[in-house]
Amino acid sequence: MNETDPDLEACAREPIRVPGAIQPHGALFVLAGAPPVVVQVSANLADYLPDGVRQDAPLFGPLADLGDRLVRWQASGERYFQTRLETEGLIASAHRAGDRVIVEVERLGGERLEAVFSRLRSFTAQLSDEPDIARSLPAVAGFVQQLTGFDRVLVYRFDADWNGQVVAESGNGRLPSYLDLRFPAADIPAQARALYATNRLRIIPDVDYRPVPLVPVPDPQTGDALDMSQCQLRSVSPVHLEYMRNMGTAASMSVSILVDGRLWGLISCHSAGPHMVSQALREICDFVAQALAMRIAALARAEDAARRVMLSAVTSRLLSAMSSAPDWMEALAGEGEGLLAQVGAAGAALVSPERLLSVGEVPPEAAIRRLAAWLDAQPRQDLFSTDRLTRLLEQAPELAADLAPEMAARASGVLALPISRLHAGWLIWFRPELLHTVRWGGNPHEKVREQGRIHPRQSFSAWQELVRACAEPWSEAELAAARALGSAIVGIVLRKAEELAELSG
Ligand SMILES: CCC1=C(C)C2=CC3=N/C(=C\c4[nH]c(/C=C5\NC(=O)C(C)=C5CC)c(C)c4CCC(=O)O)C(CCC(=O)O)=C3CCN2C1=O
Repeated sequence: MNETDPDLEACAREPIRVPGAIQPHGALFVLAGAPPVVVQVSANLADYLPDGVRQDAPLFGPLADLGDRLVRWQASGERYFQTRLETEGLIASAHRAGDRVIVEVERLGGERLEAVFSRLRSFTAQLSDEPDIARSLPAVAGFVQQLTGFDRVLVYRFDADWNGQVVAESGNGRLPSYLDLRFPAADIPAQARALYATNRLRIIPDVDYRPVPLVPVPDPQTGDALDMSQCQLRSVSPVHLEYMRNMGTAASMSVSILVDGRLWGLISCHSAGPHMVSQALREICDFVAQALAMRIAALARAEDAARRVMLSAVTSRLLSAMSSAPDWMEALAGEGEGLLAQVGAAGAALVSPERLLSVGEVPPEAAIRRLAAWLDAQPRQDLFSTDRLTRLLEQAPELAADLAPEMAARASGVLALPISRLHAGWLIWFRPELLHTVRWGGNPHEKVREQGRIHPRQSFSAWQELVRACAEPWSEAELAAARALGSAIVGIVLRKAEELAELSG
């Protein structure tokens, strides 16, 4: 089941940003205009602020000071506002949503933050001393579990297709282990991922909560639904609440791990029973997630830079061999080891209408020629790559008949470059099939369809899948090295063609 499935597309259209309701572990009111007046409230507001808030009026009485501070904040241009309302025992947070200001209040937590901050300092020092991210992840899960008291804390990493894998875990045994299990992209649909890339922190203290409606809905001045994307109290999709029940989790908290602005993964926390974490501790978890994200980004950049340096040295050797040789194809093929090292391939083929030279592990010549002919027929591109032969065969069904059996073992990964602007010619690298078993959290292909809509699957027990016709993915550094070599080859081929033309006068 993939995200193009019509049922899942319907699910991905669920309007999670405008639920028109909140969770009851806080209250909310919406201000508009200048001076700001209250235009909407959550139906439970009086439980938190019995005085000082009235529809169509500025904040008054005990909240007049809050109103003044909000006006100053609005003029400051600062993105967020937060203050403690000691008398009421609340923490108030505000943010802008269009020309509205949304104010959310929650009860103050009782924790002593001084002790937490000293542990946080030690933890972030430990994080920056560890050069291997994979070894840091269990420590992150353990720190967050200790801090929040959830039964299980996972570090969940997305792959290129937005499937995810549990790469670290810390638990107290009340919930089953999910370590190493994978979950399909549909479990966190695209609109939710997009939201979590902007609103990093979400908590659901009790899966059986009764949504508290906003009053009135829609906005009485504009008739619009309130954009609750940045609300901490936003009521959650019923589909996801069903998912949580199926998973046996009564409370959850997710913190987005954003690496260079992209959703790398989540720190995902669960408890078997209802569980609340104060806003202050949630924000410390957010700080931990962003410290981890910065570490991941720094190490990834260092690794990428080192690989690019190594690969550019290989490229220089290949180009000097080509430039000085009368037959550049023979010269390149003669540098077999370097040619393969250029992108970390197991095999490579140089294909022109007249010749085919290969090094390493490559599919049969006939299959390579059919692949090259297919590439010739595609719109001109500087590079074609796939790490899944099945994806290639989806694009080239005409090849499927006789390519698949011969190709999978040696060419599940394909990286192809045109090597001349003058005539058909390709440099094609190949990677072998990585036959491996993947353990999913439940059958990802299972589709539960009732009352005309799709439901989350019931089981999350390990479900094994033998993955075929997949190769090691091509890294950005390898694709860049391939492009660098490709454009240099085109230049050398062109220059040699001009030299030949001059010689033949
Ligand atoms: C064990 C690894 C793991 C997974 C796979 C996971 C899933 C997960 N789904 C989340 C959110 C959603 N899923 C869905 C939808 C689906 N879930 C499904 O299983 C299916 C089939 C659908 C589409 C119908 C939706 C709409 C949402 C948005 C909820 C909201 O923020 O309002 C969310 C975010 C919920 C949150 O933090 O607010 C998660 C995080 C929890 N979680 C995990 O810990």
